[in-house]
Amino acid sequence: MIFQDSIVALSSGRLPSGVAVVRLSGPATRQVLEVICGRLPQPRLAQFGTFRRADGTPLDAGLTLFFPGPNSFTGEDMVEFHVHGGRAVVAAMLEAIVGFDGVRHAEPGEFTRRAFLNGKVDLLKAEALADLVTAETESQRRFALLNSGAQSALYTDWRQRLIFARAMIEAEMDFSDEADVPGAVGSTVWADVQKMISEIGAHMDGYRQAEIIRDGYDVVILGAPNAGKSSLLNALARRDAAIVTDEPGTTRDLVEVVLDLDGVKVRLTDTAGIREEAGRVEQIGIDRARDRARGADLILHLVDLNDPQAITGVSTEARRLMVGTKSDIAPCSGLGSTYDHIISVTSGSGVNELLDSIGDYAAEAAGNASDILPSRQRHIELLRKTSDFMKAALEAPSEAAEIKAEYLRLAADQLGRISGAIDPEDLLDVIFSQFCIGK
Ligand SMILES: Nc1nc2c(ncn2[C@@H]2O[C@H](COP(=O)(O)OP(=O)(O)OP(=O)(O)O)[C@@H](O)[C@H]2O)c(=O)[nH]1
Ligand SMILES: [K+]
Ligand SMILES: [Mg+2]
Repeated sequence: MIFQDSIVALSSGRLPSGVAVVRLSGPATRQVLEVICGRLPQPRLAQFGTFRRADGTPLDAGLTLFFPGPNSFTGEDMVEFHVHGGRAVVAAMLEAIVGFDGVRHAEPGEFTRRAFLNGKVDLLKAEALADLVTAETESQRRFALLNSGAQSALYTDWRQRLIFARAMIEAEMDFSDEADVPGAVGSTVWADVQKMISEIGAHMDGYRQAEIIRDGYDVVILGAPNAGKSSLLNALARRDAAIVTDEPGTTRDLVEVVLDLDGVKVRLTDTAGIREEAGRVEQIGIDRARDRARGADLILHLVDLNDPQAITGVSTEARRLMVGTKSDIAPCSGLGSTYDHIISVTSGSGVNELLDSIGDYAAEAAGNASDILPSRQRHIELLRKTSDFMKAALEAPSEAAEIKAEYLRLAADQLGRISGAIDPEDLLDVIFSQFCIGK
């Protein structure tokens, strides 16, 4: 695909920085290079020199990397200017480049969008690149890196098997008059379709795991007023994120902190203490606490050992850890099996053990780093359709071979939509607008 306009952006991070990378892609690249560098640099070799405006005044000095199309990220002529990462330097460089005919600032994700439209990456790879750029934890990084190829390969394999299955069914239809075509072809094909349905099902089950890697393992602290919930949140976050006082009912809103536990993102939420006779504002906080518990992965249920009180109205399928608090002033020890953990935020006793437990559960939920997972809701929706069409193909009566073949075609098309091989247009804006500028 040939674009008329060229796009430029700062592709490296926040300024000021040691070095900043300004990226330009499109048909104006060569002309811009001839003016700014004085000549066309050798392809793919870093070249040092002075950057100049059209009137000869210097802008900066630095490295140039020229990638002639189609062997570039976007498939177009591209250049990277490595300039000093000062705000004024970058601003002057961008202004000089945008001054050329046909050059404009890039939209978010526009480089990757061009790469996709030029067949350099499929949509899955583009999404994985976006995930890699935004990865904050080790597990997010590994997940994005793995997904950039493995997910595509998995869907391509299923799609090819579906296309093959359909070809076999159609061939069988064509030769069905001839007596010596064995029905065995059909039965192997349908056995494979059945097998793929379970493979797709198992793959879709991994979505929760992908969500945990991306959005974090969701831990909610619950308990009666004054159980020590906010104190624990602050201790685990190592900062005063929530207000602590000796007054019951201090916390009303949800207070969330994000932790990185051994490379897994964990979201920890403090809530209002749950009790029956609450005032109006406090009651809203309590409703929020109960709501929040519903979607959690893990509940830390805190109970003041000196004043144990039940909490009501919490319904959740989450794993629950019973945590006895304020052990430093508790009258007795040896509390039996009521509690999974006994802690004191004041003395620090038991807090690290609790944190280790949370980390273990989070790591377990985030799963194996080598699992290939669906990474977007969009993938799940299309995989579900794929599987539904496959089931319809299986269930159609065997006399209706044409209908069965058509369902297989529809199933293969749904898989093609995930990678963007089929009908990508309506998705592009949604997908690429989530990227950052310069990517
Ligand atoms: N001795 C002792 N006091 C604690 C400990 N943890 C919390 N406290 C005290 O208990 C009181 C209540 O603590 P918070 O952390 O505000 O309790 P909370 O559960 O968030 O209370 P609400 O937000 O009102 O529901 C404060 O005075 C804390 O200093 C502890 O481990 N030992
Ligand atoms: K309190
Ligand atoms: Mg509190």
